[in-house]
Amino acid sequence: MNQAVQMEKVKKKYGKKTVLDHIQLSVQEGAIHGLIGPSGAGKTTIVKLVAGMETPERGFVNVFNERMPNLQVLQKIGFMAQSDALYENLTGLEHLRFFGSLFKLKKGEMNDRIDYVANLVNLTEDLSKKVSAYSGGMKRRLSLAIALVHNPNLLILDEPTVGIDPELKLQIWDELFRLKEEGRTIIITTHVMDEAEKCDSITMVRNGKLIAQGTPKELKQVYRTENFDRVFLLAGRDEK
Ligand SMILES: Nc1ncnc2c1ncn2[C@@H]1O[C@H](COP(=O)(O)OP(=O)(O)OP(=O)(O)O)[C@@H](O)[C@H]1O
Repeated sequence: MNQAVQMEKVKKKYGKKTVLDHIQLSVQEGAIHGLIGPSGAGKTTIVKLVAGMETPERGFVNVFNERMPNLQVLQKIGFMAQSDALYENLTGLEHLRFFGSLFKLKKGEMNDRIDYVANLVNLTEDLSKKVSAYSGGMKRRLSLAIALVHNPNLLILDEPTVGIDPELKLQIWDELFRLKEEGRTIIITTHVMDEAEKCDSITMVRNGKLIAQGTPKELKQVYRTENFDRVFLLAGRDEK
């Protein structure tokens, strides 16, 4: 199987502060990869580097074998940021059309995709409302729909299920599994260990450094525990 994402010895600084050091990451096409770590660990910085929104001081990031940042590859990526970058005065539908046109979707395809993603995130009935009238959870759902509108090969989700109710959370995970079956690649950041366990492979980060990598099963074996919270605690202890 081909590699969708490769990070080699990546170092990232903001000003004088090193926020990532020696980060290695390899994600196979068609895999769901989880990035786990406490607040400030560097998860968002890693996904921004993958999406080409930041560049490393050292090392490199390849997506679909192209060095990032790369405009062509960007067309194949769907990115859902942690804070919703939405326009309060536009409706949900206007957002989806705007982003669909940025990705150069043709009219027929655009309408089909908008129907599909709106239904997926339960926003069909609310598409004609302005975002200023949306709740926090609705904004999150619209952000997810936007990330999916152009049917990306690589989907990057930064804490997508925060503020989402349990039923929709399960629906979102069903969709992630379906996308995986189609051969699409997903990178997801989370604090929640039950989500981590649903991933094919995991990278644990702390203070900008890798503390563990592997499948959920491998990590539980290495740290001799069935409890994923404990895996994380024990991996963090090794780092000190
Ligand atoms: N634009 C920026 N300028 C300066 N420092 C930044 C910037 N973005 C992030 N940082 C710092 O980089 C470190 C890693 O932040 P990052 O957002 O990647 O962590 P995170 O693991 O995603 O955290 P959280 O789970 O809270 O979102 C933090 O110390 C943060 O303060």
